[in-house]
Amino acid sequence: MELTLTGVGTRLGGRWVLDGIDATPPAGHLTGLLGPNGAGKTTLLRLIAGLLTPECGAVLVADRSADPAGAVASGTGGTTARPVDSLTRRARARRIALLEQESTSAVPLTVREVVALGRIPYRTLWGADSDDGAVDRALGHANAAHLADRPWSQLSGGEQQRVHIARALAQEPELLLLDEPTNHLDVSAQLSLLAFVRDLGTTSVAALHDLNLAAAFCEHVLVLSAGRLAAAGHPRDVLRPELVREVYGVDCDVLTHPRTGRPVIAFAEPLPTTAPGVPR
Ligand SMILES: Nc1ncnc2c1ncn2[C@@H]1O[C@H](COP(=O)(O)OP(=O)(O)OP(=O)(O)O)[C@@H](O)[C@H]1O
Repeated sequence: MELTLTGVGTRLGGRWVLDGIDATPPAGHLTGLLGPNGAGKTTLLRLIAGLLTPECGAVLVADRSADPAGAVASGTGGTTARPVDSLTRRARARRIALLEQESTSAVPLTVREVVALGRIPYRTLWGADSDDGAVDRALGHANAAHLADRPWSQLSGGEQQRVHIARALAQEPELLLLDEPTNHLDVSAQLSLLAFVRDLGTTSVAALHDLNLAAAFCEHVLVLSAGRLAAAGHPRDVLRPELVREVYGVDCDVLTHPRTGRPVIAFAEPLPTTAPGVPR
């Protein structure tokens, strides 16, 4: 799925929290959405998912489907683009998966039942899943197959996170949106999750706090600062010491990974005048 953001802005609680966001995350690749606490990452993911409607600008999605009805703009190569919030709820549920930051489920379900929630948009009128292998595949990809029959409420934070990831994968979306997906995961699970998403071939956008994970796995990064886009591009071009200093108020050196050639950010000290997390 192709995704284009043009001049996207919105207010929450009467305050502009995003403004003038223009971005084109590359189709079929993983884009990292970066920025300090409160920069607007979650809000932008919710706008992209169509859960919020922008007050200005538009979030456009495009594919090569044969039905251009309602399309408002032409994309490249015969694609048609339309505002994401013009898709029906069912179409959005089939095509876009959003893994929210602190997803919780108070209901007494097993892990398999939680993951099967991701299949609801594919159920027939009689409640049958059109692909009864999808839940098991998703559990396997999220390294959660061994948890399938456990009660959801008894899992550790990292295990619950894997199950939420499995639920998003079970949707088999064309656009995968992940809000801090590595939260609670151990280092091995963080690396395997991002490598898996990178290799999916699905257009994916993941809000990440770990700049080194973004540098290692993302094809493209968008850096938000106080609701505006501070930089966009390949991590090698964007994650420079000046940018990290300007956006995060932290001194660092950027090295080159001896095996992958990717940037590695070696942090030094926070700059003395910076209050952590406060957009400047
Ligand atoms: N419902 C709301 N009403 C008013 N303001 C809100 C609401 N939700 C978020 N905000 C504000 O919008 C701004 C952006 O919040 P958002 O959650 O998008 O940031 P974020 O980059 O995801 O932060 P974090 O890294 O801490 O998760 C913040 O200043 C936040 O306080």
